[in-house]
Amino acid sequence: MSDAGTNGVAAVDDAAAASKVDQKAADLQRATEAGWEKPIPFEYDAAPSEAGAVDERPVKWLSDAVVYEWLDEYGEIGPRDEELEKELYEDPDIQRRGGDAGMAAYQAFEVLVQGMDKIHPFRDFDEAGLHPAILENVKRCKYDFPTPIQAYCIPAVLTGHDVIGIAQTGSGKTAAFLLPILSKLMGKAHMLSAPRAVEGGPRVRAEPLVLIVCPTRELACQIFDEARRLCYRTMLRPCVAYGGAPTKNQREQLEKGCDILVATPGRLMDFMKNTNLLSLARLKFTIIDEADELLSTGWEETIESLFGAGSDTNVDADHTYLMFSATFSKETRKLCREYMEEDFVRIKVGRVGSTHSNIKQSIVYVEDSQKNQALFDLIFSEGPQRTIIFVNSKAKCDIVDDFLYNKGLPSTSIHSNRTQREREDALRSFRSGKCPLMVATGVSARGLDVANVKHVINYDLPSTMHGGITEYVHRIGRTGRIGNEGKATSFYNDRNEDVAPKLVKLLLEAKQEVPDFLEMHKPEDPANIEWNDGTDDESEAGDFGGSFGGDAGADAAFDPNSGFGGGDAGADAAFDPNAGFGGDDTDFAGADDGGFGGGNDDFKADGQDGKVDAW
Ligand SMILES: Nc1ncnc2c1ncn2[C@@H]1O[C@H](COP(=O)(O)OP(=O)(O)OP(=O)(O)O)[C@@H](O)[C@H]1O
Repeated sequence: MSDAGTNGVAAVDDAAAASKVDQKAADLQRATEAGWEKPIPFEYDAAPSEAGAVDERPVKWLSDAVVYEWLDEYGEIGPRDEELEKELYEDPDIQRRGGDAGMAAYQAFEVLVQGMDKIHPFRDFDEAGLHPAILENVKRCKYDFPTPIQAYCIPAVLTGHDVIGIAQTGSGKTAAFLLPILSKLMGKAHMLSAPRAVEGGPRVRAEPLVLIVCPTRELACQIFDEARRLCYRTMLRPCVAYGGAPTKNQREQLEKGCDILVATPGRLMDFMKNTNLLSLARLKFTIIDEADELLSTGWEETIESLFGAGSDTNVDADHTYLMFSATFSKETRKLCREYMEEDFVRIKVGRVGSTHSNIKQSIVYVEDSQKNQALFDLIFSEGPQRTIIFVNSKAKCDIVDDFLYNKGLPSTSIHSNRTQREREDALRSFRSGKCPLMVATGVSARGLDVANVKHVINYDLPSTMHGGITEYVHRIGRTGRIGNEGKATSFYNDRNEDVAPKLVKLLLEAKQEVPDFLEMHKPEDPANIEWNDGTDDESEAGDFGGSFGGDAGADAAFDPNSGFGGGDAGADAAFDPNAGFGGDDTDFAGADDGGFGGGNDDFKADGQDGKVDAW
């Protein structure tokens, strides 16, 4: 090429670069005028660039968060620590419940309680029979009244039952299991509590009484935070163990003593190998949060090695197992049963996998090639607000984050290829509002509890391969939590047809608008939606729900006017020891399969179903 030619190309390049800079400045100005904070560049230079290199920058890992330091001379309740109180209960970024109207949305759901013993729900935390120290902490958290899952789960655990708890996203499942456990332990704290290291003394082996296992690191830290709040001024000491962060810090915390251990499976298994560091021989409670994820394919082996032969886990009858999730597949329920005592209680708020009306769901038709523009327009039409944008791949996560950043928007992103430090940094900036836009893969779909998330955008709808409708429920559940209102917008195109029928049913069930382009997926009788997806169908042999006789019988016995626990009279009447619980013979199966048997004389007909009728 001649010089003239080369110069010509260079001139075009310069012009293109200049126009890009102009465009960027214009975008930034537009975003600033719309009220968005300036984007914060990620400090790539400060982070080590080589794989495996140690990041020397000072960092406060979430596992290092301060817990109440107990001294032996305290009686049953330690003195106040005002500094810690501020951190635990007054942080402006703590999630607060929505108004009474928002909270009432959960009330629209029937609560189905199945089990041999009757559970008496409570209406007011003052009547829940909680230990005074724990009740004080409930008040400090500003939990004015229980959510339905709490109203039933707390008494079930206090009366010594194993529990499977299924309730909508953001309905307070964490406190539903922590509160009764901590309360029970408080009565015996002095007798039971784990060995504790004294200042300057030798380190101890962690021998927790409570183990909470959950699938993601961020969720583990969040549960740890809730435990820090609820254990305040007590001798119960929570710790957290999760992958990605240095083991040293977490080990040091465990060596100070640990009563409540929150952990992700991988790091837990690593620590369990070091028997001088951790023993599960004294465990009294095991909780599997997001149980359907943890008990699903891919995790069974890990869970098996935690509780099966080879581990030192206490498997005596005094060990209580609790499993929680917002969604539960039939296969998962079968696995759950392996760990549960026969008199376990199953508490189900609404249909398994249902969503509540506090989340306004919309589906918009957008071709893949138009998604960036559609996202940009949507974000601008809404104005500045905390928003999570879900995509289906890590690469897409980076691309969409870059796109928003280059458009002058304060975005961050999180996915599993990021270092743990980057993940914690991203979440911190999102929580604090520095970066109110967060692009995420499914890694953040479950459990994440960030205050004021007003909008969830499914840039990609989760295809069946990416968890399908179950993942959709968890994703949109990042907004509209604990009685707050939120919006969920999903980009849909023909590639998403695999999830369309269930998506439409979900929209109809939650009384949301079904767009024209999804009309053809409407069920024949929209007023009577049949799910047939294994999440709620209790009728098959071998499934413990089936052994109870199925929802049909139990729901039929439910009397919405009888209030708390109402309907058990009906349930009792419907019970036939030879036919199973609930009175629907055709639904009953399992007398001979080792489940709760209809023909089993030991099976007491004292199950119940009821409804929380007031907040
Ligand atoms: N009774 C209550 N009143 C007010 N706020 C509450 C109450 N119980 C729990 N919360 C708060 O509600 C938020 C959601 O609770 P949590 O994370 O336990 O929900 P979840 O049901 O586990 O949701 P997910 O299924 O998405 O994991 C938390 O910030 C928690 O502190």
